[in-house]
Amino acid sequence: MLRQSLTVFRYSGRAVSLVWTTSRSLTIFLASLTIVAGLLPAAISYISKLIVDAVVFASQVNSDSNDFVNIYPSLFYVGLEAIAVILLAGSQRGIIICQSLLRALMGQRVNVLILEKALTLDLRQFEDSEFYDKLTNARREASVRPLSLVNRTFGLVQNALSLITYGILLVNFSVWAVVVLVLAAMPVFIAETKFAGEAFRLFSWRAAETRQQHYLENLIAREDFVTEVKLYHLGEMLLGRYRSLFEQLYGEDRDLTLRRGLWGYLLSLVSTGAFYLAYAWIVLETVLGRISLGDMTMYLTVFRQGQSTFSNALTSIGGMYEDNLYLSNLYDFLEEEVPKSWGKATIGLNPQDGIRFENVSFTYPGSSKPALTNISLHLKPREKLAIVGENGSGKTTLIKLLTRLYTPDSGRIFLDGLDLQEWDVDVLRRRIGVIFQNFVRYQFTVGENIGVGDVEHLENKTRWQTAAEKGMSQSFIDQLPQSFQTQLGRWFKGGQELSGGQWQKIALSRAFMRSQADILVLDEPTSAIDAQAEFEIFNHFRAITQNQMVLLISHRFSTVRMADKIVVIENGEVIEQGTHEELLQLGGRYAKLFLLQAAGYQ
Ligand SMILES: Nc1ncnc2c1ncn2[C@@H]1O[C@H](COP(=O)(O)OP(=O)(O)OP(=O)(O)O)[C@@H](O)[C@H]1O
Repeated sequence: MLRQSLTVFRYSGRAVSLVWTTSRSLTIFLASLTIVAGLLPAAISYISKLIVDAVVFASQVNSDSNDFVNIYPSLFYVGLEAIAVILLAGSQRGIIICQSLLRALMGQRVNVLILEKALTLDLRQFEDSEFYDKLTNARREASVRPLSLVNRTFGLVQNALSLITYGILLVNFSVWAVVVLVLAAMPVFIAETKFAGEAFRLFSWRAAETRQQHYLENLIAREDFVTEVKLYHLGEMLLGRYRSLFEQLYGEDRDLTLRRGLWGYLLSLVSTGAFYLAYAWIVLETVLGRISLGDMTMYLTVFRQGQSTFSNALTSIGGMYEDNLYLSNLYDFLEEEVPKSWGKATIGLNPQDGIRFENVSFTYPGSSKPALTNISLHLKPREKLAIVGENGSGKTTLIKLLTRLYTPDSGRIFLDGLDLQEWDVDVLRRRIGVIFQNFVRYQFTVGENIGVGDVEHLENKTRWQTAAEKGMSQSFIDQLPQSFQTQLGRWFKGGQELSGGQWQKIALSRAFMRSQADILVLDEPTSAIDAQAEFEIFNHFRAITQNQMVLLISHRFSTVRMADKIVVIENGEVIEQGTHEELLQLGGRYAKLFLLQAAGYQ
């Protein structure tokens, strides 16, 4: 149990090195002040003993000889104590200042570490709820915990120095007094660490519930959800769930808090009892004249302050244990294995080969049913491919594999005759302009919303313009109050909200922003766009994508039919492949769906 309790120091070293690399000067300053603040209390107690002894001595001499010469030593010691007290207060204040400065620096440092790590993670990891809990926990607590651990480590050093110096003073009285006091403190120490461990386990277990709570808060308080929440009268139900989650969590919290408080109090009685026994012993020794009055005053202060220093140390240790556990969570996250992409190739073997899927199969992690089975298809440079299929047939998954967001379980995908895995992933992604169904509506300006399509040209106004023209967003952008400089979304001051179709045109322009990309992937790019605009986009489509391979997913056959090649996917398998005419002649699934949609327009 003691060994388990000693794990309390496991992460102290890492936390201190984190604070050291954050600011060396502040760390050195903090360490020096800690030593001063640790040593001074005992010195002050010792000086107070000297004062009392000097006073007693002086009063004895005075009463013997009616002479006042011996007043000076007492006054000198009083002055000395005043100086020590001033220094102590100064060092304590200095420690507080250092801690405040470090709090800001460390918070930022750890948050940046977490965010940098998040940038290296795979989509697969974000979709894993257990992993997501880890990330949430790390973000929620860990930015304050490292500093807290550092503060407590330094606090403990300070307390330990005080206790050791108190101990040295006390050893003169009796070694046994020191031994008894140390032993009496052990039960509280062990109980503290045990309950801190329990608190942490509670915290980790309930990461899922806490996330649910955050989600419910978002649903109720975020502008994107407010319309449905109001119109469907979801407010009461959501709030009800929020409350019941809290009650469940509160029940566990209350239980632990009560047990921790009660045991903490009962066990601290043991050490208080020991303290007061020793106290009585000292009083007795003084009365018997074995120690001086000054000694007694010193021991008295040593005892009083020793006890409070000791209880501070215990609180530090309990807290450190918690901090350690939280930090283990942070380091778990930071050390989460990120699959290294080993591909280095920047050019393919045969640029005329384009994109080729060979018997590609893929099942999402945690899913029992394959999303894609034995997919084979070939798209040559400048060709346009449309992918058609029911909801959930695997179209988007195919795109995710092509963009290397996921890796096939079997089979291979080639670009320019080279396996995708061998490509340098950055080079590969630079070649692809993509718009997903759930594209992001950045709360940035219009220009930036388009510019993010090619971050190297984020602020390039000429490019914005060209991309906007291709994506059919130019005309409504011109009508916005500040054109490309208009802030979009409602989150920030002066933000302008767009309609669904207008947002989609922005997203489409974003894909065209990547003018160097020779692969354009459009997942339902026109689902919200009006018929006129769609007609115009696709009239120009060939011209504006002349040098690009296009993979287009759409449920609109007016769009699909313009492709050079159409692939029909059902339940993750390619069931038909050919041109529009070929597939119509085939009279299979495509023909059926096409005629069904056409009939709807007649
Ligand atoms: N991240 C995911 N994790 C697990 N399963 C997924 C995930 N995304 C999709 N799926 C499953 O994989 C299958 C294929 O989904 P996919 O998104 O590729 O369909 P889709 O053809 O693009 O559908 P839609 O026309 O509705 O966009 C579906 O059965 C879906 O439930």
